Amino acid sequence: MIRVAICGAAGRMGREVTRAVSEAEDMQLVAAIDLHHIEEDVGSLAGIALLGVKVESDWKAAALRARPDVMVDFSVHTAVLPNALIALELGISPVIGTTGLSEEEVARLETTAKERKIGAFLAPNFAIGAVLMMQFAAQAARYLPDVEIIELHHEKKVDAPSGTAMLTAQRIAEARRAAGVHPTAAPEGAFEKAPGARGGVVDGVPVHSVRLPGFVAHQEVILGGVGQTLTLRHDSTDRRSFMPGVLLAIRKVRSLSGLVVGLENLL
Ligand SMILES: NC(=O)C1=CN([C@@H]2O[C@H](COP(=O)(O)OP(=O)(O)OC[C@H]3O[C@@H](n4cnc5c(N)ncnc54)[C@H](O)[C@@H]3O)[C@@H](O)[C@H]2O)C=CC1
Ligand SMILES: O=C(O)C1=N[C@H](C(=O)O)C[C@H](O)C1
Repeated sequence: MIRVAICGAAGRMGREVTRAVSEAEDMQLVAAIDLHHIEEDVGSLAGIALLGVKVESDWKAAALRARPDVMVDFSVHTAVLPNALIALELGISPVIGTTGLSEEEVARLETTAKERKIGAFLAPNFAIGAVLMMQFAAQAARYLPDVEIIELHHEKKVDAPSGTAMLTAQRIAEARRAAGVHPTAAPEGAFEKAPGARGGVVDGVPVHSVRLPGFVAHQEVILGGVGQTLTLRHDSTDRRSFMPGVLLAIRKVRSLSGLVVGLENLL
């Protein structure tokens, strides 16, 4: 049995992960951490039969008591580094889905996991369709280097651009560099009458973030060429789309050497 703790257990993703872990035959939920709903039972939050696991607010105290093998984090960008450092300090492998980390924070995780010789895993998107979309986008950008990304999420999402859009842009930029191709330069005199109208630029790729009720998690990558466009689109219409990837990461993280980023590396 893999002993699992969940940070952010009362959130939208945390409740879904609670359900998935509790239904997995090879996993046991041993701790649920969140700053909210601390009086409630995590089973009732996730809408499943009571698990007898109370939601706690102190991750380190919970970890020392429950001794999990793996800590899954779907909290907020400000909490994830401290949470993961506590995990690594105690020999617990972190599986991180939280987005919005800075490059410096990811580098700190990488160094600490390597120093402590503990497997750690981070993925901005655990849905297989999104992983394939990123790979197809990178493949296509070798031949169609003019690319823009539109990501659309629910109105409660705090970070923009999404972690998925950030990684997609990085993969596109790497593919362009490897192929020695460049996007078309903006025409002379181009200007933004409304600042931000052309999106935020990530590694040379314009990214447009839409936040509206009604969306869950969606992304379009549009590539343009002379007389043609190619549109790649992925839609997560239900947070269950992320669960097979999260369970796979929980099963594999302890066998990794240091920090691994991206679900494609576990498939
Ligand atoms: N990698 C992936 O496939 C996916 C990643 N995400 C990311 O997961 C994160 C969470 O998303 P949602 O569940 O929608 O957010 P949410 O706001 O519904 O849940 C976050 C939870 O974390 C809790 N929290 C805040 N600080 C905490 C701390 N220090 N320790 C423990 N818990 C703490 C909050 O009280 C809240 O209940 C976001 O960064 C989002 O971008 C979301 C969906 C898929
Ligand atoms: O906040 C979300 O909901 C999601 N966040 C991740 C991201 O930032 O890419 C993954 C998915 O898009 C859902």
